[in-house]
Amino acid sequence: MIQLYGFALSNYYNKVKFVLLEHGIEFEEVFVLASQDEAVLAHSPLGKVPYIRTDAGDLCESEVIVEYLAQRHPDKPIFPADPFKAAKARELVTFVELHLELVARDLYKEAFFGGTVTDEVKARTAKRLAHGIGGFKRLAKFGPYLAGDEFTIADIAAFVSLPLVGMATATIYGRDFLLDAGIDWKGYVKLINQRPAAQRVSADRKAYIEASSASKVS
Ligand SMILES: N[C@@H](CCC(=O)N[C@@H](CS)C(=O)NCC(=O)O)C(=O)O
Repeated sequence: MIQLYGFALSNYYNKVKFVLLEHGIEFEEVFVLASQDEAVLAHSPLGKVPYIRTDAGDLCESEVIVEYLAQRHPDKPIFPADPFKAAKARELVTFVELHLELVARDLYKEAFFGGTVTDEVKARTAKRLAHGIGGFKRLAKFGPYLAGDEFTIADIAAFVSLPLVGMATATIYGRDFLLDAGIDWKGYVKLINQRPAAQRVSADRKAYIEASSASKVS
């Protein structure tokens, strides 16, 4: 059985977990934090999560893992059957992750973890995000799903990452760049959260946050 390594606060961990739950693929969760310890590096070369362990070996990078799952379970519609629709879904995943989330990630240290980010980084990130959001707006349909009327892997990627972009920009710049651009990510997340797999991911994330703040207090 696949073992999924990581922790419930990680958006990329939650993306893979959502896919596994959504498609009823059996898996076991193993708690591990991202780390430069040899014990983690032995399985995930950059020490990032998620990674999975399978009978055939280890695999990291969430999108690579999703592609592996899709090939290993051809009976599960992880990607649309139509090649063009599947490519459009992959295109949206790339936009969300590469042009939005990965850019906003430079803000997280200050936005979420009590650290500081230089004004230079903030200015550069604001520019790059404005560019990325402009492209994303031209591509995403929200009809009601990202790719149109069909729920796809792009929605799983967006569900776990758009809130981070919105919240990080709201905290750092005093305005939510997504909402300002007319992207109602809160309504969209509510829609996706109607799915049982999304509810489980959200509940586990919430429980993780509550447990971490309780352990800080005690
Ligand atoms: N491109 C990677 C990103 C994974 C990633 O950045 N994970 C974060 C947790 S959400 C992490 O492990 N951060 C620690 C680090 O970058 O060293 C993927 O899709 O899996």
